[in-house]
Amino acid sequence: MTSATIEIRKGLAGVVVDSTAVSKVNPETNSLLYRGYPVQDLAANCSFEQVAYLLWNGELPSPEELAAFIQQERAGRALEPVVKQVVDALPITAHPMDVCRTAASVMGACHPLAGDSSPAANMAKALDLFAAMPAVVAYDQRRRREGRPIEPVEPRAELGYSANFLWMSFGEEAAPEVVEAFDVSMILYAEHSFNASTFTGRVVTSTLSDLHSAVTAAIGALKGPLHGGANEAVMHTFEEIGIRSGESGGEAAARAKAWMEDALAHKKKIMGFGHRVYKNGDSRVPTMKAALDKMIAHYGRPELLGLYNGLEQAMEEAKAIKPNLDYPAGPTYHLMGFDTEMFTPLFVASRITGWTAHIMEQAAANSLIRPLSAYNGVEQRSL
Ligand SMILES: CC(=O)SCCNC(=O)CCNC(=O)[C@H](O)C(C)(C)COP(=O)(O)OP(=O)(O)OC[C@H]1O[C@@H](n2cnc3c(N)ncnc32)[C@H](O)[C@@H]1OP(=O)(O)O
Ligand SMILES: O=C([O-])CC(=O)C(=O)O
Repeated sequence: MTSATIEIRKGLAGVVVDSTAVSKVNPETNSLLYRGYPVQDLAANCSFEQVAYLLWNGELPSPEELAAFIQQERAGRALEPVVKQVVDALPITAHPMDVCRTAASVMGACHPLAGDSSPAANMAKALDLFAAMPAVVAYDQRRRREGRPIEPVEPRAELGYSANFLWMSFGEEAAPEVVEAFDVSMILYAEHSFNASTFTGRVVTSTLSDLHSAVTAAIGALKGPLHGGANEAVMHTFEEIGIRSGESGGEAAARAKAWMEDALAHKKKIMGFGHRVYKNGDSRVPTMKAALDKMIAHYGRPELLGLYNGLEQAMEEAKAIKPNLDYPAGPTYHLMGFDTEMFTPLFVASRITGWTAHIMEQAAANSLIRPLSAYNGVEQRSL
């Protein structure tokens, strides 16, 4: 094969690299299935704990299985002293995604099953990460707000995953509708086939490295604004346009439209819009937008809906590019009270489930991932 005949698919666009039974993304029907179940049905009828169990085990849990699973999750929620020590050593100028990445790495180094990559050990490690990451994210936000190491808010075993996450983040119990919207976001963020971070996790796993190394690498891949970092970037756009509490939706929409027209005229890429696979809209957006609408009503903030609609309409008119999941998720987390830079760590807490399901799938039917490249440097020459 000469270099002239090699077809290069930049960004692996359109390349099928392996099969997976974890989820199916179908851009033609605008649908997303987790283990065969439509994600919007799971969001309407299941808890995030049930969905995590489904992603790992292939089936929804029976009541007995769920009870045992919940017990394990609740037992692993506290911020481990060694993790707190390392987080406290990191400057608050470090991005919270760097904190998440470091925490995942520390949890791997200190895990009692470090060195054991058997299926049972991997399942235990996945559950431990899933249970423990909320405490890291919640604590990191609180220490940043205080500007110094503090005592974490202890988890509460009588609360479900999402209610407890919000409790540890804010030190007060969230309203049931807020818990519900947060749980929906966790379910929608959980899994999305061979996206960049999941693929990163699979590449690391393919070398027979360990689960925590794969998750640590996946967190690094998620951080970028072309991927998970977009939910944070969406909020920066809103902030740049200006959030004016009390402004009418119509006025906010007009300002947002003008901002978008100007940004597109300057050839800017607008985070929260577009998708590598979905070209006609992200399957998860209607469900997340419904959750955002509920939060806008709950907090009485119509100006945010105005900004949301104005940007979406202007993008549709100019380029017909649709929003992705990060677009409604960003303002939803803002309304709940999270600081903007914590949004992508929230994505991490959810996606740990999908990443580890893929890591276990890769490990069970492994082949080293090692593609080829076409050389385009200088031809061989003499010294
Ligand atoms: C949970 C998630 O990770 S979802 C994705 C989150 N990421 C973002 O929101 C970042 C913003 N979006 C983007 O950068 C892109 O849409 C991606 C990276 C997600 C997908 O991109 P690709 O499939 O590689 O498409 P690509 O970037 O080549 O875009 C195709 C065309 O649409 C334009 N386009 C795509 N997305 C956007 C956008 N958000 N703003 C402006 N223009 C855009 C590109 O400029 C390009 O135009 P051109 O053909 O005139 O050069
Ligand atoms: O699938 C992708 O490329 C990105 C995405 O939406 C996700 O990871 O949720």
